[in-house]
Amino acid sequence: MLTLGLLGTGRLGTAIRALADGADDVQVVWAVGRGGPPEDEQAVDIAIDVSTAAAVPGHLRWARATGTHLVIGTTGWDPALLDRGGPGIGAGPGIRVLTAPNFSLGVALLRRLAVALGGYAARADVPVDLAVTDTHHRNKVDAPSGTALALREGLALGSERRPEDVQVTSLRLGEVIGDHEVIAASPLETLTLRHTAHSRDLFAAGALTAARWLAGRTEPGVYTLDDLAEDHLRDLLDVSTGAVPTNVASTSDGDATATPATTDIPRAGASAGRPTHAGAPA
Ligand SMILES: NC(=O)C1=CN([C@@H]2O[C@H](COP(=O)(O)OP(=O)(O)OC[C@H]3O[C@@H](n4cnc5c(N)ncnc54)[C@H](O)[C@@H]3O)[C@@H](O)[C@H]2O)C=CC1
Ligand SMILES: O=C(O)C1=N[C@H](C(=O)O)C[C@H](O)C1
Repeated sequence: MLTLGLLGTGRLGTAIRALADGADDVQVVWAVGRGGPPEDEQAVDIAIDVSTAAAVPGHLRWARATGTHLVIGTTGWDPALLDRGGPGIGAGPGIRVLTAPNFSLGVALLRRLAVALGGYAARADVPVDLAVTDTHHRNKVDAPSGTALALREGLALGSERRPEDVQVTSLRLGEVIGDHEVIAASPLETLTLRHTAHSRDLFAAGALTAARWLAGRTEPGVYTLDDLAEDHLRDLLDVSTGAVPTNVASTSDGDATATPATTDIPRAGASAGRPTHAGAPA
């Protein structure tokens, strides 16, 4: 049984607790809100921080002092906190920290697609504008969202531009759970990639996956959800187009002979055709 402590009992903390209560391999031993990290609570295998940016430095100090491994889903805090020797607190000694501005594997895939889209923009012979949009509920305190910042980094990485050269807009509307777009627009075409979260259970399930994954590591240090996602997503962008080379046809005895090329015909499920390397994940 994996024992968990929850730092944060708001919207996401409540969703994580509900999901954990229904799982038979994890147990939430304690959950704390504004009161801060527990002083005399029972030790847990992993603490999950889903609180507020201002609380993260204290939670990191507490994790270090108590030797508790930490999953941080909270957004809006300064990642320099994790720099060893900097103004920060570092991960160690001996603890593992996983940071994830978004616990959805779909968003991890979207970030990789953002890198590819940035690469596509870099190769264009027309000017391409790059942008990210984030739309969330009216009570979200940070803007842009942590996810939007990560997607901006992805576009910047792929296009070899500075993050500041990628536009970001944030809307805070009603009860929207989380919506992100990654956009590349030229005078000739616009590509829009979009992720929409339909339920906070998406993030809650991802938080538990992250906790299980971090519990399975042995090396102290800082991990991100991209490390976890690597196993799931590694080969996804290394895909066959399914296009049949149309200048090659089989003769009745099985030999391939050249025929005049016309157009490539997409063949669903076919493994023929050269793999397309659409972009390398960071
Ligand atoms: N990584 C992910 O997939 C997701 C991350 N988030 C992030 O998680 C965080 C929490 O989001 P929500 O639950 O929607 O917020 P919320 O406002 O509903 O809950 C925040 C919680 O933090 C606690 N808190 C406030 N000040 C504190 C302090 N000084 N010390 C300790 N705890 C304190 C509050 O008591 C409350 O329990 C935000 O940063 C949000 O951006 C939200 C959804 C998904
Ligand atoms: O505060 C939220 O709600 C969310 N925050 C995360 C972020 O800032 O990226 C992730 C998700 O979109 C929901």
